[in-house]
Amino acid sequence: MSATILWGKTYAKKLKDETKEKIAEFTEKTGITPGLAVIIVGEDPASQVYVRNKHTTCAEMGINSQVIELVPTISKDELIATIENLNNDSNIHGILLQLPLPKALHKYENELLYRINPLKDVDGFHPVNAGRLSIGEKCMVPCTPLGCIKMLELAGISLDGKNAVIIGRSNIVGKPMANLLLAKNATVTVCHSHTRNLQQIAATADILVAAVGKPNFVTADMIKPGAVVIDVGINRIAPKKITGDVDFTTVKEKAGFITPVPGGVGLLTIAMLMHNTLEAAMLQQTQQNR
Ligand SMILES: Nc1nc2c(c(=O)[nH]1)N[C@@H](CN(C=O)c1ccc(C(=O)N[C@@H](CCC(=O)O)C(=O)O)cc1)CN2
Repeated sequence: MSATILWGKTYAKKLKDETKEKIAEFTEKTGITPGLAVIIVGEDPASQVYVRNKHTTCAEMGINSQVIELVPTISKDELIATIENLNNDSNIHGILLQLPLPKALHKYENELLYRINPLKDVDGFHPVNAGRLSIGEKCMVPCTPLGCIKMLELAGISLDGKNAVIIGRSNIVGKPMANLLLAKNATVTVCHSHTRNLQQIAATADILVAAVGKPNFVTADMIKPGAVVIDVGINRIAPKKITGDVDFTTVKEKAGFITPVPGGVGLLTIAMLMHNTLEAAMLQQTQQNR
């Protein structure tokens, strides 16, 4: 039997509706409108679309959004100054540096991300937030892995005691995903480019998360019958065509649940950014009143 497809649109709408209601309550109670600043450097066409979508979604949700477009030749120091200004701006509760950065700034990516005040780090990429996540403390959680967990929760898929295998160990998806699954009492294995017997390990997974960045990397022989397969891959195979890390056509015949690409967990990324922006505003408001 073919797997149940977990469509991102349904879950993203539910999560955005919930957050929108909470934002209205927060603004009504405090008089504060949450503010998000998104910095985009250069003209990567996909990033431009994502940033535009973030801006539009903010407007729909009752969040003030500021998009800061910078030329690809900007220096590291100018970029740091921009981040510091936003750190000091009390109307801005969330700051996001859109990735990828232009080639010349690649080597400064972490240094730049770590300049964002952890309280305003709506991406959850700052070491303070990554560290807090790893010890189970309240923190900003990276949007895509958070979206995966919320989707599983809403779909009624229990994680307690399940074998979860993550393929990919990035700081943005693989590692936070591992910590989130651990917090839900799953038994977690993280596979990467040096893993031996990856196919056999993947085939033990009740929950398989593919975040490897290679089109069709996960094939049907890696799937335990009935497994939940979450595809986090966004591989651009033509200017306007993306595909995931999972060979959807064959894997869906063996899995119990599967997320498509496009149309799967990617759609929850922006919904979770809205959620994190509200969380950041609430946190900063509480700290101010102390
Ligand atoms: N600072 C950050 N940079 C990037 C992040 C991030 O979380 N923080 N994630 C991605 C880009 N991204 C948001 O920024 C993002 C990716 C994908 C989607 C999405 O809606 N995907 C859809 C359709 C995608 C398409 O057709 O291109 C899907 O998967 O169905 C939203 C946001 C990298 N940079």
